[in-house]
Amino acid sequence: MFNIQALASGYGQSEVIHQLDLDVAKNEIIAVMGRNGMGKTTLFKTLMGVLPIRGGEITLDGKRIEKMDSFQRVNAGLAYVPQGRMIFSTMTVLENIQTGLPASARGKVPQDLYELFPVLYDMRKRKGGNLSGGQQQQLAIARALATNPKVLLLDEPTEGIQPSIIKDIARSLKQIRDQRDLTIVVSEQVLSFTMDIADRFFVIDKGSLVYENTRNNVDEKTISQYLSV
Ligand SMILES: Nc1ncnc2c1ncn2[C@@H]1O[C@H](COP(=O)(O)OP(=O)(O)OP(=O)(O)O)[C@@H](O)[C@H]1O
Repeated sequence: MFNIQALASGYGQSEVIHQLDLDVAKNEIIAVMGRNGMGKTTLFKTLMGVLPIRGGEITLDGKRIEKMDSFQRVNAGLAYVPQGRMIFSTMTVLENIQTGLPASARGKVPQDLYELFPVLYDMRKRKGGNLSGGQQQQLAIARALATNPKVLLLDEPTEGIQPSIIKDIARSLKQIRDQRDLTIVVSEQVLSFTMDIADRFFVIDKGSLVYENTRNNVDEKTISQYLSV
């Protein structure tokens, strides 16, 4: 459903992602695990078209997207929650969500988004910058979902968030996958979080995928070794 073949990208003279292949099925949750600097953000930026691709193909629901601009990829069904959340801190919660809505929605937030994240309804008139880290993460996810995606990319969603809220986010992501038939690719360093949500695990090391396994067969020790410095 979401297929990446021989993807290469990087910055200036240096290639960061090398010949990366990934095939994600509809409704699947995939975890891409790796230490700082191994290429997770570079991979996601390339998938979104924020960073130009240097080689390879990206197919989403049968459509080749690697030559598209970012906004066209969003129209094709790709959504992105960047590392650090990047919400608009001086805009209200409602306005933040509205930036993700298609024009046809006329600014009306779908009820199911507020049902997923009731705190966002309670805080809809507050400035985004006044929310806690966990609430901002929920807002960033809601904003991405407002585009009604087929595939959601989440870059290190647990970074800087307290453990009880991490559990809430895991619960919401599973609920969203089931309710919206969504496919999710999440990059992470926190194994307990991905053990909670992922169907399949990959490890990225120096821009290449070096380990893959399904949830039932995953070897936590091996993954932990890649994650430890
Ligand atoms: N704008 C940039 N210009 C040049 N090199 C970069 C740039 N951004 C990242 N890099 C390099 O690319 C490599 C991969 O970085 P990337 O941010 O993708 O890693 P990451 O796995 O997402 O780690 P982190 O969790 O720290 O963000 C690193 O060696 C990094 O130094």
